[in-house]
Amino acid sequence: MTQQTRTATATPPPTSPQAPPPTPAGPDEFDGRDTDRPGDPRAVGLRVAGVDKTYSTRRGDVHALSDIDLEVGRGEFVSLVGRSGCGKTTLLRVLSGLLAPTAGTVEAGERPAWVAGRRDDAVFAEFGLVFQEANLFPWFTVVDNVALPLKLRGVGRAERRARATELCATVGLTGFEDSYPRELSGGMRQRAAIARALACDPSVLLMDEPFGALDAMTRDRMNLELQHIHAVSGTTVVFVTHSISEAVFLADRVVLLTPRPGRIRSVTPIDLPRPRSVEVEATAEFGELVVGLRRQLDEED
Ligand SMILES: Nc1ncnc2c1ncn2[C@@H]1O[C@H](COP(=O)(O)OP(=O)(O)OP(=O)(O)O)[C@@H](O)[C@H]1O
Repeated sequence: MTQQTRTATATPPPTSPQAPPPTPAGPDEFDGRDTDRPGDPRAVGLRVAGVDKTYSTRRGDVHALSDIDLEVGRGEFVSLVGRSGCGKTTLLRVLSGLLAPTAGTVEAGERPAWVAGRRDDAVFAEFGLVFQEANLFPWFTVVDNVALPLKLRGVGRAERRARATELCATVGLTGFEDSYPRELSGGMRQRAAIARALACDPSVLLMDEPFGALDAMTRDRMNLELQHIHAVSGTTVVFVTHSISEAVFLADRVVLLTPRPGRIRSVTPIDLPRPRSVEVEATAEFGELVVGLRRQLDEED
């Protein structure tokens, strides 16, 4: 397959690989298709327009992001890659409502999230966040950690426990609901963090290097599981990673940022069929995509 890249403005493709018709599938017969995803693959999950970010520091201004335009389709999985310091985390923090952009707008669906430096808390409340550290409360059990966002929304105990138990099953933590975070492996803690982020059915899931601290084998497994979770939840995902192959494996499109200031250099559609197994990484198509993106990164040196 020839790698196609587009530059700058990134609009979801008119036909998404994420939009096949619903097909029932249990966890063991997962076929990678979406069961709940809204019908129109062109519907916008997240729209970023003209986003600029300058940090003011004692040593002067740091221009971290410049003129970022990006549309992420509803239910689409977009990976963000780029060299260290190119602004990936800054962009994710703007998208998650944690950091005000210096200029530009962010919309979720058609609802403004950041406009003129003001945030709409109600919009950001619908987003799920997962970071490199799981940040679970050590004194809560897994199920109570997962249920916490529901508790904060006033959902009753029985209902939130039922939902959290269901989510534990989705992320493969059945049997560990009553364990404490210290009793889990790093990968299991991250799965609990993902389950917690999914608790309120987020419209958008924002993930910043969620598997960065895991060993290679666990990371591979987590990628397969995240693919499954994404397919069954239908959530729009923006995923930051340093790993080009992880980005390609998971994404519908890979957005590559260049540094000083961070700009979108290219957007690469990943048309590999789903569901993707680890064997896909041995295919020529996968290799071409990874090499193409690496080359773009090398050209910056
Ligand atoms: N709080 C801050 N104050 C000042 N400058 C910052 C701040 N956070 C980030 N920066 C600067 O903004 C630029 C982008 O940083 P950012 O952390 O977003 O990059 P990144 O691509 O996520 O890096 P990495 O891959 O190493 O995590 C860098 O030059 C960084 O020094």
